[in-house]
Amino acid sequence: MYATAFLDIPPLNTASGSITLPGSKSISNRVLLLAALSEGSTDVHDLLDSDDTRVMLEALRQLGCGVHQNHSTVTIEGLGGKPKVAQAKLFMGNAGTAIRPLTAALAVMGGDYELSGVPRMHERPIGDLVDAMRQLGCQIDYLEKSGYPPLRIGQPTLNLSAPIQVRGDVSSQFLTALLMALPLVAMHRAPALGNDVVIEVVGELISRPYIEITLNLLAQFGVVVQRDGWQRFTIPAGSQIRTPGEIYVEADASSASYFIALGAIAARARGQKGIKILGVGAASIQGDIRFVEAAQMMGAQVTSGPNWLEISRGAWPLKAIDLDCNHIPDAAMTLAVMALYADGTTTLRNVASWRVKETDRLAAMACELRKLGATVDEGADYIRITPPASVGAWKAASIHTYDDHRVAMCFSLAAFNPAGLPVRIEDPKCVAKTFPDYFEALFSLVQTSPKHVPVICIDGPTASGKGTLAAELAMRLGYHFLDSGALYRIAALAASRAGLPIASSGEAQIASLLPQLRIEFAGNRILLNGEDMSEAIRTEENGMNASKVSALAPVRAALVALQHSFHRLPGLVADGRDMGSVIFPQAQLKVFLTASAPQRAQRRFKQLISKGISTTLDSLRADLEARDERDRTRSASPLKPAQDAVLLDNSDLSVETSVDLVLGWWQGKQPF
Ligand SMILES: Nc1ncnc2c1ncn2[C@@H]1O[C@H](COP(=O)(O)OP(=O)(O)OP(=O)(O)O)[C@@H](O)[C@H]1O
Ligand SMILES: Nc1ccn([C@@H]2O[C@H](COP(=O)(O)O)[C@@H](O)[C@H]2O)c(=O)n1
Repeated sequence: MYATAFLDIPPLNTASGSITLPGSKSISNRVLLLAALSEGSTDVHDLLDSDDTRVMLEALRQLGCGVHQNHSTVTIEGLGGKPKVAQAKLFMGNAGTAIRPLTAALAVMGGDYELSGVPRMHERPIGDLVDAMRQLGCQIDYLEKSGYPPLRIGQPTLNLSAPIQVRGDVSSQFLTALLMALPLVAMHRAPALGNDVVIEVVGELISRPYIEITLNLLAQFGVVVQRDGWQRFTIPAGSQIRTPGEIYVEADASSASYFIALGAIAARARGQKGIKILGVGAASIQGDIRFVEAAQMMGAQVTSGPNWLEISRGAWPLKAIDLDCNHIPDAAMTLAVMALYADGTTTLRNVASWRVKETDRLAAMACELRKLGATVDEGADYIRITPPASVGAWKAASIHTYDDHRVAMCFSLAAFNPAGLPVRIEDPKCVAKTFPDYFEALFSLVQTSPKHVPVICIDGPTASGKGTLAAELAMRLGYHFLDSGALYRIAALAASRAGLPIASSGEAQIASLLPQLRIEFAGNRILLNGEDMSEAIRTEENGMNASKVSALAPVRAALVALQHSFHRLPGLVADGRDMGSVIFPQAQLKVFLTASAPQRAQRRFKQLISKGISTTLDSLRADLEARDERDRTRSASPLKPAQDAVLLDNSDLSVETSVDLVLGWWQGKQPF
């Protein structure tokens, strides 16, 4: 996951490949609650691991439910309709799929519970559900504002004399919550005429496909609800939630929407097929699978099997559409970004529910689409998008994401803009709500011209702080990090272990040894043929040997391709001696980092002493000056600033100041 302040996505061109998506959030949280309410244990396979499922799991644990994790399978020991813990304070984050059904279930079972969430959760309405539960005799109080969490739940005096009425026009989750909780009432009622539990929907029911998911899963847990149209739902008396023993969670159809759109928008890489999505397909029980139809209306070519989809670009530009999106409220946000690539104005209707989601999504989408150059008309329950009038009308935008995972994910697709502009996604970690590795998945499928993948080079003499600065920049920007010195150090170590002369007489042998080595970077560790060499390469003796092998032209040539392989999306920070001058001459920012020799010797001294390596300041200074001299005077890629490098003497600067300075230079080159 990218836990950076922002993520800059370079302009993208093509896409191809296959992807297995994480589990559906809607199915995961419903299955968890049903498994918890039933008796016995349920193995839940392919459960989504995200913020929203974690809050549900934590709440279930607090209520005394057994939760055992084994890779992608979670085993839930059910409570059999009665929590083991009668009093608890449950934090539900911003997970609507957790707080609503759990409120209903706890209110029926009774106890002393408080449910709260993040500030945005306290702005998301729950009054219609509370009103419905109160008809049944449940005791639920608002702890702050009437109609909104946080809530306190007490002991109910259940009284089911009439059908329970619930509004269906604000959120279908209220009806889902009742459908999952009321079997706990039905189970205590003898099957007889008039004993069934009946729910009546007041007003038009929105987002019906989510109710279909609920009914489908209830049936898998032994509760067959009778449905009369979309207004009346009957849970037969005597119904009981029974574990199916094991259950598989489908991949998330809403998450699939970004990759369906990707296939529709991106040109195919040469000789490649489009995008293949595994784990969800035509047989999906999720309503958002109907996003496929909307994407096809816009021009996508889609083929499918029961649990897979394959998408490629069809009509181009995409075709503008006018669509009632009530049945695909979440995935419809992706259509709003696809509309940027359409041949006219797209209207998405009946999306008033966007206003009460993670953020006011209507306002958010309108604001961010306008930043990109689109003309947007936003109404109470619709959004109308006209793409930028020409290539030149596109604007590079920093997309504010409102702590809303779907805003972050769908706007990543704006990086395919014809103007070749990058897109900045603020707070990219908000995708953790449903798809923590979304951007990694995206980058595994897309391609762009190498000239669009940014590179920052930090070159300079020994111990000037290149590695420290480069690693911190890479972390802050979410870029890959290349410590090229480590490659020469590995080369030196491998050569001396093989008994080869560290001199020009050994250059051919060392160069031919290198392709046989398996060099891997694992976080900040470096492995040689599977053996961790991170410490062994850092000795001063090996540093000196590295300096010697690095003067050999065939050795340098043998390491070029490996260094180039680090140049990948979303970007690279490379540190060394010739990053800017030879390896990445096209780099957008080159810094030549220096510090006085006494300062550098002092820093290295402290570094080695802190690692328990004994040495003297004088010998260190002599060594580093000898190394610098060799690096500067060799004929192969000598140490020198690239012509267009910025010089930075950090003798009197702290690491933080140097990092801020370079980040400032980098920001100065961005169009945002
Ligand atoms: N601006 C700075 N101020 C003070 N200390 C620094 C600064 N930059 C780096 N250091 C410290 O100096 C030491 C050497 O830094 P670092 O290893 O990053 O240098 P380097 O240039 O990458 O070295 P090498 O050339 O051997 O790869 C580290 O202990 C680091 O914490
Ligand atoms: N691009 C580079 C990087 C390093 N070297 C040589 O390797 C030695 C070790 O590098 P460190 O950065 O880890 O100290 C260094 O002294 C250089 O001789 C290089 O030539 N080119």
